[in-house]
Amino acid sequence: MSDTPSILDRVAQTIESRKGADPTTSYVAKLFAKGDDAILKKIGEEATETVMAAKDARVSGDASKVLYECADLWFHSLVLLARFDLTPQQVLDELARREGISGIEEKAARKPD
Ligand SMILES: N=c1c2ncn([C@@H]3O[C@H](COP(=O)(O)OP(=O)(O)OP(=O)(O)O)[C@@H](O)[C@H]3O)c2ncn1[C@@H]1O[C@H](COP(=O)(O)O)[C@@H](O)[C@H]1O
Repeated sequence: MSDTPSILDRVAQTIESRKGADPTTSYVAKLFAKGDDAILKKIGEEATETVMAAKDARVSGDASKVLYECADLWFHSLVLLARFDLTPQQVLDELARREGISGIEEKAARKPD
């Protein structure tokens, strides 16, 4: 594994540094200052915008807006992770843990509630 921080790590570090920063000069500090509901609202908005971009791309054949909207969604997800003192590496570790486990098999092996 590389010792160079990935863009996810670097943005997460910047987000962390915005906790308690001046909301008039930092978008992330402004989101933190507004509170949890503002962060959750942005996640919902960006998820919806991603869905709409994908629907448009099916018609237009231009998927560039899907990229931009996914970047917005990932960025706001990083803000949410930071809110709970979680890191992108923890999400990557969870994906690594799941690697090779078929979703179909995993679901079938679940114990009934
Ligand atoms: N990656 C991003 C990033 N992506 C999107 N955004 C902002 O997210 C906001 C929401 O996007 P929208 O398109 O929904 O804009 P909007 O409809 O005007 O949204 P609202 O103002 O209503 O929330 C916009 O202000 C974008 O500029 C981001 N703001 C910051 N970052 C990263 O976070 C770092 C810290 O940012 P600051 O805290 O502002 O210094 C930056 O250096 C970047 O690395």
